[in-house]
Amino acid sequence: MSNPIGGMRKKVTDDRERRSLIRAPSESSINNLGVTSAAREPELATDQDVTPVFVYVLAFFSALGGFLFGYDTGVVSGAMLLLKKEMHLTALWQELLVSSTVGAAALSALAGGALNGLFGRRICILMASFIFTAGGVVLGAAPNKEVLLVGRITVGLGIGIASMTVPVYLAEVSPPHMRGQLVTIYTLFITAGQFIASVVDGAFTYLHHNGWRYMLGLSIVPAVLQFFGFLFLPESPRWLLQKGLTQQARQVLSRIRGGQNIEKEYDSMRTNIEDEEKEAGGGPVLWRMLTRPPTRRALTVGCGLQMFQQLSGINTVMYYSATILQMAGVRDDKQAIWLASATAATNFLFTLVGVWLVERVGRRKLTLGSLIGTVLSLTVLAVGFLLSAQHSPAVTLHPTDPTLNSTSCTLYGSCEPCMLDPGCGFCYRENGSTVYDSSCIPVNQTSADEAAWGRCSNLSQFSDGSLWAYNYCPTSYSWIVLLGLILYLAFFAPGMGPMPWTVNSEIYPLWARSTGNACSAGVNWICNVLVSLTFLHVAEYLTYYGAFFLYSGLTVLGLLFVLGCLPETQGRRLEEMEALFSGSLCSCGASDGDVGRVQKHPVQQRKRERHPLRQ
Ligand SMILES: O[C@H]1[C@H](O)[C@@H](O)[C@H](O)[C@@H](O)[C@H]1O
Repeated sequence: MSNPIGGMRKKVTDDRERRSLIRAPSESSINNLGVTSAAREPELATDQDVTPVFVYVLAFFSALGGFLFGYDTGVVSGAMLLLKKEMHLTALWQELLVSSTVGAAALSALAGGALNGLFGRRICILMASFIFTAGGVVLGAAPNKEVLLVGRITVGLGIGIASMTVPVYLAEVSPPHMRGQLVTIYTLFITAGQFIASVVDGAFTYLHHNGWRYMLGLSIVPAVLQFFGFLFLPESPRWLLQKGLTQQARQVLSRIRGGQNIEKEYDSMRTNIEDEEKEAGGGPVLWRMLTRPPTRRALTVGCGLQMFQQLSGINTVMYYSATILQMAGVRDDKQAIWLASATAATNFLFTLVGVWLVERVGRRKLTLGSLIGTVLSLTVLAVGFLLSAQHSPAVTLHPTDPTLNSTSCTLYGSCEPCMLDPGCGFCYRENGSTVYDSSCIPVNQTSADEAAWGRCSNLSQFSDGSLWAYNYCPTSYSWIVLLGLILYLAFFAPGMGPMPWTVNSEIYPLWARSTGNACSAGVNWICNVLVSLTFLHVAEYLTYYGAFFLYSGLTVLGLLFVLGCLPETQGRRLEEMEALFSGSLCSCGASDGDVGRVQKHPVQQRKRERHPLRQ
């Protein structure tokens, strides 16, 4: 019987045909050390455009780390709705339970660089899935809020390690012609995790008692699956080579390439690692990265991409989607939760578009296109909020507080400033699109679903037709906001969602790869905490439209950054990336697109020849 993996090869092409298409190296492929990429690698990746099924198995089990990342960050909003009632959580505790995970992820992502270097990618992924499992058990069984906090910090530690290790592992085991696609699948799994989390949230909100235990505890299933899967999966051959485990590296490479001839790829990796070791010098890796111009530039690009991903407000938009939908007229809480799953599904579906596009249009064009669309849709969102604010319904009733407490709520003349004050909400009645009998009332301290007193204070009294709006205002411009939300996801998800992870997994030389990814993932998580923690305060000072104009402005800066600094990495071998950063930082975008580039996958090449207009 032939090798079962090799026997399942999907695409086989003629070697000679491809070699004849390889270009001669030009000067721009000479890196700053005077070594040409092509000289290092006389043969381009010829055998690796055959994709053994084993690569997909590896991709699936690794990307489960992305699923857990998405699930654990996404599930908490629904769980919190139940938890705050059952455990009487104050606003501070709610904030702690949400942000502790992201904070812990930032720390463990930064520490993940050293762990990866010491123990390898496989052990780090096993470690992360073990931590996810332990965290899931603690969360599912937590008797009080303190234990919940321990569980949330634990899963955060798992998320951080997974978020920096999985893309690196995927990039290192992928054949070059589909590396972009496989690493982008990692982000697809993040968004799938967020989507499934929203569905689980929707399903268990009906279970008022202990529903949150299922929501938080269910993450154990994919975590255990990943743990057992990885017990049987191999270490990255590049890491093995770096550690001098040459025999093992050769065996693993041959296994993941489905038994094809790996000599050229193996030699190229080995020579490269030896060269790198000679060149890299001594001292801490981060210091070496910062003192060598090409790695310093790569690090700037990697961290910049991750920073601009978060500064474009993705997590605010996702988190805020339920409110946006409420503004758009969805009054029922349960319906809003289900519609929030539709938002998560949109994010997932458009990430799928990214997986499809990444090897067709390349990382640079995809990121640029995505940023342009993101800027425009953030502007649409901001304009929608601006029009809603300008036509905000007036406060017509001024009932006196029966408790005689003085509150700021009585000072507001319209809904807009009232809803921006976290202590107040808008109580009103409506006839078609006309709002009447409206007042600004303090919110109930234990539940933002009702007012502290008056006709909106008791859910059963809402039958008189009164409506309670907390955090939003009734408006007839909500359709613009809704349009902005959909456009935002459609543009962000294929490019700015996955590309920062994909590009970071490929731009660093091996000796700097784990540290580079640890730093950039850390930047992602730190910016994530900053943006989510500051959103409500920013909205209080700048109003909602101000906040979205701000995100739009920051995304314009991101666009300029990518335009000037992000080189195209599509089709290059990991070993060739350093040459892309040998020029000055802001000429990266203009670097020679094809030098040293692995020949396009012949199937794609043929398609292009048949449909030249699609290019
Ligand atoms: O790439 C991912 C993805 O776009 C997610 O939807 C988002 O929540 C994460 O913060 C981001 O890193």
